[in-house]
Amino acid sequence: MKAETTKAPLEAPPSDVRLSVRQLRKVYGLGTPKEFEAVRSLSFDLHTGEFVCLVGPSGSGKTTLLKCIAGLLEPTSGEVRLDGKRVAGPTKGLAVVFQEYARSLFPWMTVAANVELPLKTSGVPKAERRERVATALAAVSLDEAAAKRYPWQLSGGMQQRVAIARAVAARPSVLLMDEPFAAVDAQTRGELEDLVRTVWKTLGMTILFVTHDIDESVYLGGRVVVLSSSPTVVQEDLPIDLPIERDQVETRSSRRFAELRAHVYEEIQFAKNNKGGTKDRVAG
Ligand SMILES: Nc1ncnc2c1ncn2[C@@H]1O[C@H](COP(=O)(O)OP(=O)(O)OP(=O)(O)O)[C@@H](O)[C@H]1O
Repeated sequence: MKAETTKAPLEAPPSDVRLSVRQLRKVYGLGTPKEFEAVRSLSFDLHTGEFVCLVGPSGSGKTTLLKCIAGLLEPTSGEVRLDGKRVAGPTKGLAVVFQEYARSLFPWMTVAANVELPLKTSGVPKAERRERVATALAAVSLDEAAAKRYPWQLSGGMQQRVAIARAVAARPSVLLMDEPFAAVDAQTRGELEDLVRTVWKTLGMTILFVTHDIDESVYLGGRVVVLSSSPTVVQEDLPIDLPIERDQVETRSSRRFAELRAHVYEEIQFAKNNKGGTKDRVAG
């Protein structure tokens, strides 16, 4: 399918913007009887060092948007810029962690070899590869013994740590995560949420995290971008003013967390009940 050409030049993003999504539109089956406008017009920015969560009702186009950002799917119009450069296909500057960790790791390779592989294929010298693999594994709390094991010898939660280590070892400008913890049990999920916040802080990453879980979106990020139902627009961009140090019990039982959670919940309900609509209300 051929993408529509953007008629007017889009405004250049400010310099501390790492990722810029501008008027992104995605129509599946354009010009066919099955034409479906999944994403109408999405614009938002991710600044250097931000941790932003994206939530929306089921079918609101979260995966479509993430694939367009990652260069895995061509937008119908609009554009994505990474460090000022237009994304026109898969790029080293963007690493993606998907939900299906089991399918994303090679079972015949050790954990260390899985993490090292993308570095090898992109020509990183051996000594630097070793150092980057060790740093990435340490960042996700996997020790030397775990590094020598095979993915199938590990629990689901540990496999997802390997996938995260592989993504961060590539030192991407932005780490994209598509519902990465949806397939693990609740306790492991909490541990992985804290782990990803630690990785974000210690390695100074910029993260865009897609989730359908309202609590997770509020707990993890510094901002929550709420999507409308399809055809999708940004319904609300909500700053999360919780303390930087978060704790699964303390933070989640705080009054502010409950307020923010209730607010995002109402937004999602509004999105479900107003398909394709935008609104005038602002974040409280
Ligand atoms: N290849 C495709 N062809 C046609 N329509 C599609 C295609 N992929 C997705 N869609 C439609 O686009 C809309 C957005 O889908 P998408 O999977 O991006 O949403 P989502 O928010 O990630 O959903 P969920 O929360 O259920 O995972 C849905 O209505 C879906 O049916």
